[in-house]
Amino acid sequence: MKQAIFQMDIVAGKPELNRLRVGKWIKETVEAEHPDIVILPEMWTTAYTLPELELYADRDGEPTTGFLQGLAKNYKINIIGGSFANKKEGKVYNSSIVVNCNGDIVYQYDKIHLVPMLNEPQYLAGGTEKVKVFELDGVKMGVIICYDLRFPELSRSLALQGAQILYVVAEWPSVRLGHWQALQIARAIENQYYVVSCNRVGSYDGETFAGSSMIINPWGNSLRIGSEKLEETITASLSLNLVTKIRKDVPVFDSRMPDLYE
Ligand SMILES: O=C(O)CCC(=O)C(=O)O
Repeated sequence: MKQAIFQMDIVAGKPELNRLRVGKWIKETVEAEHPDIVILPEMWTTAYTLPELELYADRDGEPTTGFLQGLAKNYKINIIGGSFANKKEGKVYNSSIVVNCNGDIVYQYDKIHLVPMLNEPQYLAGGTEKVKVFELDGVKMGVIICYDLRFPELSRSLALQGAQILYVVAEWPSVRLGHWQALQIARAIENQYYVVSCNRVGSYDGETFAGSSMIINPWGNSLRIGSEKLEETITASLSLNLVTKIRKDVPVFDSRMPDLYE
């Protein structure tokens, strides 16, 4: 299952321009790399323009949802659509969407954990629905958004639902780069699945973002780490048999004692 990550530098407050760039990248990447799945970062339509987000946000998922569905259908590609600002019933959410290669929406998720360090709770509403796995090409997987990575319960819930891949879409800042890398490796080791992340590069409003998008195998080895600064495409093929093998070799899921700590 070949992955292609768009470690993107987002143009703040310019959703049309960012959509244009994503459309061009998907076309070029599908033609050059023939991936099965492409992955976009967090808030890739607007960046973290929080005070103006209401102006730039999609309305009930549009136009970004239709745009990604069109690309998926046109290029026959599965899309982990990062996330985007999305106004629904008067509130703005940080919403993720997953579209399969027929253009069908297979999952929608509103970021649950809002970031106090960024004043997110002042501008955004948190998701209220339980996380679920979804399937692409017969493989179960899950997606979380940036700060969600700090909550191991969320990633574990997806593993217990059968996820073999965890996607992390992010705008993680450089000042906490060490946490970004260590937490992803920990999630991969403890849940014995692949972790595939897409973080932005560049800076906005005094914050520099860490890039360093990762592809980590279920043993915790980093197969790819993106540059800290450059916009780039990161690819790797995943061998899902490894998930089964490692879960057999080190059977932590059989050893769990949930009655004693849940
Ligand atoms: O948890 C962190 O250090 C970064 C979180 C973040 O930037 C985000 O969720 O957008």
